[in-house]
Amino acid sequence: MALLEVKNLGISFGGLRAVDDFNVNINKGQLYGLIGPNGAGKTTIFNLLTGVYKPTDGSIILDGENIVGKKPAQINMAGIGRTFQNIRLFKKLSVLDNVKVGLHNHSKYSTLAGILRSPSYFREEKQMDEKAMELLAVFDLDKEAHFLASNLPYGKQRKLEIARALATKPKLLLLDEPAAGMNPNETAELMDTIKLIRDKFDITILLIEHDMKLVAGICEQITVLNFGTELASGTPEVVLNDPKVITAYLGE
Ligand SMILES: Nc1ncnc2c1ncn2[C@@H]1O[C@H](COP(=O)(O)OP(=O)(O)OP(=O)(O)O)[C@@H](O)[C@H]1O
Repeated sequence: MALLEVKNLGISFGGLRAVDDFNVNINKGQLYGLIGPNGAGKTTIFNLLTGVYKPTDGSIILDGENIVGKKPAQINMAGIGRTFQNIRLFKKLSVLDNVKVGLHNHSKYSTLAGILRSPSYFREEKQMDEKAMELLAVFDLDKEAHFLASNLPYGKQRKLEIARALATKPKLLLLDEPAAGMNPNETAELMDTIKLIRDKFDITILLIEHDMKLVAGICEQITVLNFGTELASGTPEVVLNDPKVITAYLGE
């Protein structure tokens, strides 16, 4: 069954049709890639899926629920987590606290319990510390838990952003150019991490990426976007060898 069903999605900015008649079905557990030249509309699709933009047309069904019109926080609660093209960590918070911000989305204690520092507050904070440390260990970041996020090297900041998104317990994780700015070793490590989290957390992943080695290496299905519309869809082997994709995107 499809976890995400997007039908006839479209958005216009003034006279610009940034996304037009976009359709995709992503099955539970799939690792799906969205690629295309600069300005093709990829990030706009992420912004539509996460409620940052409201579509002009179309529907977005997540696990049977239409999420069009919901606010970004409601969509996060419904099960979509994301990372950004440009890292957006809380740089003045510790590595641990960045993950705890994500966990707080599902915390149960009341504001009053927090103000009064009640036993339930301390109990849940302790559980959150433990959960955050477990998540950090998956990304090999547990030793840096008390560092300021801004003091981590670039590759680790990218991993921390993924850990924070995972802390919100998404069904669908959207990764916007996770390998941007990484060296080949960091990218290879990231590919293993992405596969690991899909399996370990039993989630579905949709990623935007320009690094074709990463896309071909880990995505099971891809859609190529060009000028806001779908150019091709299918397995990486088929799509990346499609002459119209090579002409439009790879320029070779
Ligand atoms: N808020 C906005 N207002 C006006 N135009 C926008 C807005 N957001 C995106 N666009 C335009 O929509 C088009 C698609 O942009 P988008 O950022 O989605 O492309 P992209 O495929 O993610 O590109 P890149 O690979 O460079 O990140 C571009 O022409 C962009 O200028």
